[in-house]
Amino acid sequence: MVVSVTRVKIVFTDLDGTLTESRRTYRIHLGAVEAMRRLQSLGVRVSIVSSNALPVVIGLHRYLDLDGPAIAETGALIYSEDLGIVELPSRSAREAYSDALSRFRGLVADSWQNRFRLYDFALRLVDRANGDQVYKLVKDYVEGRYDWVRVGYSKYAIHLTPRDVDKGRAVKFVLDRLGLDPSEAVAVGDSSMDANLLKAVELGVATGDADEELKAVAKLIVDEPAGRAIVKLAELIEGGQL
Ligand SMILES: O=C(O)COP(=O)(O)O
Ligand SMILES: [Mg+2]
Repeated sequence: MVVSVTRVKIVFTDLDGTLTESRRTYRIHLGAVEAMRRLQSLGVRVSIVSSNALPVVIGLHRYLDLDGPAIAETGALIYSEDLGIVELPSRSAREAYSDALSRFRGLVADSWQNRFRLYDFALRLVDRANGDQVYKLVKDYVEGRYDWVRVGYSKYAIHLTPRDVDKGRAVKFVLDRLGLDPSEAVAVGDSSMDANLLKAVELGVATGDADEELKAVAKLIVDEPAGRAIVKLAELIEGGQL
């Protein structure tokens, strides 16, 4: 599908399942790292937009030398040298996380990152094979009791997120602060939690092995899985083929 993207000025990329070698690993795809470096050498900024905790995302920005703002906790927190740490939510999902962790212990487990989170909290699956069923159980329980909390599933973890934030709202905040238009931005993701991320820009891209719900809102589906999709996307941008 040809999309009228003016010159691309920033790429917003999800992390787990998008920059990794596959959707079942945390291993970063080294080709994706090279691709981001090439994009930055062309003047295209790169931002990671992840449900991971802020220290994780800032750490990756530092050591991969990424020059866009770091967006963490499913859009709740933003960091750059110029912005400092921006906190977007009006309320934390902490209470709902503590309740769900104790109620579903055995089906879910705590994440070490939760010690370093403020608003969005993660529950790890004890058995990923029943991930969808456990996600539905947690979602029905939490959303039935905490109307300010939304439950999502990245296929890496179940996330309890304040309803007044998502990755798309954080991207719009960053575009506004950088003085960029959505038509100058590309966003890439792999899970249903990235739908608002893709909708926040003119060219929303899904990886080839992304969730069907995400492919349904993508303007472009790159026919490569996970990190290889970033490599392919960078080639399209470098070749002016978007
Ligand atoms: O932290 C997760 O569960 C997934 O992280 P992601 O948003 O980078 O895919
Ligand atoms: Mg992901």
